Amino acid sequence: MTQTSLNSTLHASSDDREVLVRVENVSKKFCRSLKKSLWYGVQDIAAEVTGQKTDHALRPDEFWAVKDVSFELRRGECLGLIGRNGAGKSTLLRMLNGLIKPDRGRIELNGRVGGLIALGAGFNPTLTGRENVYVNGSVLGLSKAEIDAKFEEIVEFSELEEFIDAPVQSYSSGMNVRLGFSVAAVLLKPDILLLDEVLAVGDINFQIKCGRRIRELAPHSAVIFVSHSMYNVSWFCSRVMVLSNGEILQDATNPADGITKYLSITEIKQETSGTGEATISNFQLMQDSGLPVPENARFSHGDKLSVEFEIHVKTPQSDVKIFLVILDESNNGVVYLPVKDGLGDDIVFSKGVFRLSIPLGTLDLNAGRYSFLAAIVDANTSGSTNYGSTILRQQGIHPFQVAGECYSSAKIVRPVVAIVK
Ligand SMILES: Nc1ncnc2c1ncn2[C@@H]1O[C@H](COP(=O)(O)OP(=O)(O)OP(=O)(O)O)[C@@H](O)[C@H]1O
Repeated sequence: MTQTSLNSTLHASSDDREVLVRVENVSKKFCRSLKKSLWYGVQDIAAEVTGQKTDHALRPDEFWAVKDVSFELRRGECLGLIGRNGAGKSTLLRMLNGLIKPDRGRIELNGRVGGLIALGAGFNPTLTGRENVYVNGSVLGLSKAEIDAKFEEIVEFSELEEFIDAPVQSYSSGMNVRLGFSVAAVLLKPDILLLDEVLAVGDINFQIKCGRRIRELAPHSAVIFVSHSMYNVSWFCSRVMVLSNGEILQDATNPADGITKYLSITEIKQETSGTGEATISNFQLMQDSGLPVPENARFSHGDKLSVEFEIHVKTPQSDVKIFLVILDESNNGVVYLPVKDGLGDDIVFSKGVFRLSIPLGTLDLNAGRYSFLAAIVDANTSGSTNYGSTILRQQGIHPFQVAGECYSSAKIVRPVVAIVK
């Protein structure tokens, strides 16, 4: 089943599915100063003990980490919670998991909750993996017989056979997540599954296994999945909520809309290094029409693009070559564009100012956020297998977006024609 068809299946009967998570006007504040936060904590406890009504207005150095968040999540929905660093995602998840209390609002959870949050599955570091599995299970109301029946499967899923009798404090963060995910997903079979950056840790095989298990659980549970990977979010989630400064910026039933919103609020930083003997300036990105478009403009998949910029070579003795790279949002190179003349030979620039116009054609870029990297290298030291010494390396130039439904980890989408025999 494709992601789109999975999503539409999940949406099809959205009205009659049971609400498993209800969050009403939930807010949580924190304090930037440790000293003041301790003092406020004492005041709050005193107010609670004496039955005084707490005034939730912000005191000096306090801020809302989560502010007035409301939503409902039904069985069968997988909500991707995305946002920039510090947006409040983990704080919201920690409140849902009962690790911290909201200052305002109400959270209602119907069913068994399994959570894997901030690498901590609530394990006791001095106990062994085996002991932690039993402690976790019994805290969640499972009998010894129920845990016994699932124990082998948990260990097998976590691939920790050799380490299951070692104390958890000797585990790496990846091993911790593996055991935590196995307990949450294999033992608990939760109605509500809370996952914070689980797939960011662990090797690729385990990530694939986790992903498969999340997709198996998703139709029967309500899953909240925090991630910075738009690929994973678009792959697992049937709905996407964008948080910004603790508030909901968008709650999108079409994940692609939520991801596009998130990308529009994330900044791509320019970074420049090199000797300064050559620079580039007046970089413009253009659509087929030849009209320059502003930074962060949104193109459709398949649009034809071109770029124009000036290269300024300052030092007389250095002949230089230039190449461009299109970077994705994680600054991985997606398309390598060495600058050649009409005959396919490198263009070598000597001292002077040159304006270049480069038609890029149709790049077939997948939905996502991109920017350019320009590199100017010494033509005399570069060969067929090395780039030569770097004179300028400028990345994060002219960010742009490509809109679409599919945020795959493959960055170039090129449909192919098959002959069916
Ligand atoms: N215990 C705490 N005390 C004080 N401030 C906190 C505490 N926990 C979180 N914060 C602050 O609350 C804000 C929200 O943090 P949170 O961890 O929820 O963000 P996030 O969206 O999960 O970020 P990231 O993507 O970096 O994990 C941040 O400014 C963070 O510094």
